[in-house]
Amino acid sequence: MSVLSAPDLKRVPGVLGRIVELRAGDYVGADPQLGAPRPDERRFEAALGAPGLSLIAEVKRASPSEGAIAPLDPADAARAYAAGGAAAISVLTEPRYFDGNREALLDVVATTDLPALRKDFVVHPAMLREAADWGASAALLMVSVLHEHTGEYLSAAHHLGLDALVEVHDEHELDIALEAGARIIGVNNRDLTTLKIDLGVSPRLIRRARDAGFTGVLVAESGYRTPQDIAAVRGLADAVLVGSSLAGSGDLARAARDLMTP
Ligand SMILES: O=C(O)c1ccccc1NCC(=O)[C@H](O)[C@H](O)COP(=O)(O)O
Repeated sequence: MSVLSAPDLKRVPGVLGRIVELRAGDYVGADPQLGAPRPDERRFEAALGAPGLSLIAEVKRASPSEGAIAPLDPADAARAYAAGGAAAISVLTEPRYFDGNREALLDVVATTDLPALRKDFVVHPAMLREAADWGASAALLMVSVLHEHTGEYLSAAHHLGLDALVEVHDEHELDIALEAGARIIGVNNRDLTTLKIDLGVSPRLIRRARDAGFTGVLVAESGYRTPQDIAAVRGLADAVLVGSSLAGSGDLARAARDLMTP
């Protein structure tokens, strides 16, 4: 594959803009080569495509919205989430705002057979190569960060054998994800420039994606705290991605089970 273009991070406003500028600084001078193609396992996609509503449970120790959430041990958290019925584990690897790191992902991959998502702010191809090297099954690609380069980064993820969760928050971003050929689209209820949550965003954009003929996997993300919240996307989404309410619960297995019980 040819070397990927750098996204224009000056276009990213607010909290998210600050996060991605710092993340880009971490990868200045990193090797942009992807290397040889790797086998396409599609484990993350398959796990979310199971009948019913699947849970992607997130190892999230801190966030800009909440500050410190809980000093989770990633391996213990992954075991608990698996016991609680999660179909996949999301692992934050961003260090400054989310208290994440490479070791968290490595520990989760070593502990459970569930497919792991590297949840980070991908701004450089080396971050995708790392995700594959560290054993992730999938990586997050944010349309609000990559804009018209989303398709290139999606091809790069697939080249590395990774599934990609292509994340959107509004109609324009959804159109870019669809045009890019995303197989898995995540709709984030959280506006990452203001951090405000609106649980109406996922149902609205999921319906729009289906109306546009999208037949892939749709994930509702952020802000889910109760079974009643989850009810709003049952029968619409294929999966929900939940972090803070599970991570801060004190009993991750039970919280995961209770949240997903209708
Ligand atoms: O969670 C944040 O405060 C946040 C701020 C800025 C950029 C990204 C952020 N979160 C990433 C996520 O998308 C969530 O971790 C994920 O969807 C889970 O959300 P939640 O269940 O509300 O913790």
